[in-house]
Amino acid sequence: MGVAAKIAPSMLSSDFANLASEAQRMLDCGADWLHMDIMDGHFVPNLTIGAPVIESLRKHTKAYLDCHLMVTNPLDYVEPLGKAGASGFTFHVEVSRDNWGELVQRIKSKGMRPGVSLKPGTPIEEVYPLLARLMLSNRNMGNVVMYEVYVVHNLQVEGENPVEMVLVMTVEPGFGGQKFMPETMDKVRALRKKYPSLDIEVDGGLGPSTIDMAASAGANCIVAGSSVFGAPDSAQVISLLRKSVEEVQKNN
Ligand SMILES: O=C(CO)[C@H](O)[C@H](O)COP(=O)(O)O
Ligand SMILES: [Fe+2]
Repeated sequence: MGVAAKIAPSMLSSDFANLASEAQRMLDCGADWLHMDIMDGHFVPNLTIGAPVIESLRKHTKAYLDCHLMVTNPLDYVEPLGKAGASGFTFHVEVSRDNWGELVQRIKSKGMRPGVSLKPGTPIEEVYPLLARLMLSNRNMGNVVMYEVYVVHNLQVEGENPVEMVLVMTVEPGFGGQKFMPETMDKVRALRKKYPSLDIEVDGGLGPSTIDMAASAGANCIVAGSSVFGAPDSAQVISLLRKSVEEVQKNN
């Protein structure tokens, strides 16, 4: 039994002028999450939406809003996105090497689910520290108390600052409609081997012709923009993506 499949249409490919009805259409087509691409025109050469749009959309839907922050200063977005009603807050490791601990704590304190993303050229090892849980134990040895800190990987224990999802970018972030990069699958495979129950999301160029590569590597959260919105039957594509993930899991 694997980790539940989540199909998340990327609203970047929707008609932004009709965002609420486009979101409802995707949910009616079987989407689990709505993927919201937030870009600042600095971390990536494109500018999209921010907290005001999330706030407007939240008034029309109770759906899980899976926010992907392609921004240079994710910390600045935590408070506004929390207030706006974002569900997941996935920041990029490339801009959070020095403050991910604080970032994760703030995301959680605003009731959002933290995730970390990495660009195609960033090694997977960079996210491992964000998946380790710190355990503190004390041992009383007569009149001396010894404190030991353990770094525990992939155990369901109380700990500090774990992220709950890793988003492996399968294109260079910035634009929809790009070509899937198969070489990124090595990272998904390595992650799945180490963390059997982690949510692993893939984003960029996913569709009927690439889903099997991602699913067999171990991805369970699938973002798809152009392949879903560009299809004559979006529900059929969403169902096909889900079946590919479930099929691989059944055979494992
Ligand atoms: O994060 C993204 C781009 O940076 C988008 O989520 C992604 O590109 C989805 O679009 P498509 O499925 O068309 O590639
Ligand atoms: Fe995205």
